[in-house]
Amino acid sequence: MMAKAVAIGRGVLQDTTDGGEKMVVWKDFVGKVLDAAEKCPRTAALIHTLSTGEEQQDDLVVPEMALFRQEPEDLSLTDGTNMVREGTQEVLDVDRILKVLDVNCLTEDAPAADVLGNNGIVNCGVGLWILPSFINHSCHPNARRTHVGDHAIVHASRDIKAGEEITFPYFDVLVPVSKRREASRAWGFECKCDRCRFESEDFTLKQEILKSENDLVNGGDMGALVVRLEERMRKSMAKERRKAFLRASFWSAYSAVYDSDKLVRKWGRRVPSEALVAESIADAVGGNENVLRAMLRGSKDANGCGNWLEVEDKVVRIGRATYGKVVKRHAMRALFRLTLDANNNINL
Ligand SMILES: C[S@@+](CC[C@H](N)C(=O)[O-])C[C@H]1O[C@@H](n2cnc3c(N)ncnc32)[C@H](O)[C@@H]1O
Repeated sequence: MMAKAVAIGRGVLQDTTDGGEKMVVWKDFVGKVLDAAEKCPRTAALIHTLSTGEEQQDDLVVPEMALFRQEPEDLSLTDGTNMVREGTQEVLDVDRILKVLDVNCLTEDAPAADVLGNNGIVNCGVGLWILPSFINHSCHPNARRTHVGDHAIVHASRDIKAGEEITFPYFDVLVPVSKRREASRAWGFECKCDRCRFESEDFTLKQEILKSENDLVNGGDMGALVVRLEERMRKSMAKERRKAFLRASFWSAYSAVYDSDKLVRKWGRRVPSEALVAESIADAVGGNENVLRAMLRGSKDANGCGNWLEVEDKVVRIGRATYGKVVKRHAMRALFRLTLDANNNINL
């Protein structure tokens, strides 16, 4: 189920600055969902399986998997089994549906929508996809989604071990632990992923993180912050994954250094290269546009030296982790171009 806000040229909706566009789309979308739930008991029952965000996770019942199968014989489930009848009665509670939508709706991400949408038309869709709605958050996520038309394609954003839970980042995870904690509280839960645990369990590391977070807020020389973190990791012989977690948390400090020729010159090799940090973060928290941009920028020098082929594999690997393997090479190139801002354009 999906609704689109379509902006063509100067737009069809009068004013986007006051959130008017969003409200119109949302109202239209909610109407569609309620209508679909009323007309189809199966849809109603499916919506009923979703969380309202108010339950304790342990109290949520595991839904009947037959409900998710598409085979025609399963459609008989909509004709009078207790499960569906019970479900139907409850989900037609509009208040409940509104809460479910609040917690489970997804919006298309802009770069993918730009490339994969229709020529020149900017699609900004909001939709409810039942199975992806079961995917929990982690600050060490392993999946992302790409939207193609009305389909939400969930794909791996890094290597996933057998038996590992599939997780999305619900919010920006390239920020320190305190900011992530705020964001997960706004969602109504406390994130206890392995990255959050690592960053809050060890006393001395916690102190170091606190100090670095203060430095980040107060500004100053971000090179000094990065060098201190790298030194600490070197001294404690931190494993690659843990290094990547910290680099991801202080990503804004690293990128402030890479953005400044002066800081790069000042701190030289004491700051690891942008491409190396991007690769390390992507292995741990998955590909995303920020990491991809860093990888592309970090590879710029190599490109100048004619070594582009050597780094292309890495760039494509992170590109696939960001946009999914289903994205064809030419679309990937277009996405790369969009990912880079005009000043950093390289010859792709
Ligand atoms: C889109 S739903 C995800 C599926 C949900 N866990 C379920 O069983 O239906 C979002 C809700 O799941 C819960 N949730 C998601 N990630 C979580 C996490 N890392 N820790 C605890 N609760 C989480 C929160 O209640 C959140 O509002």
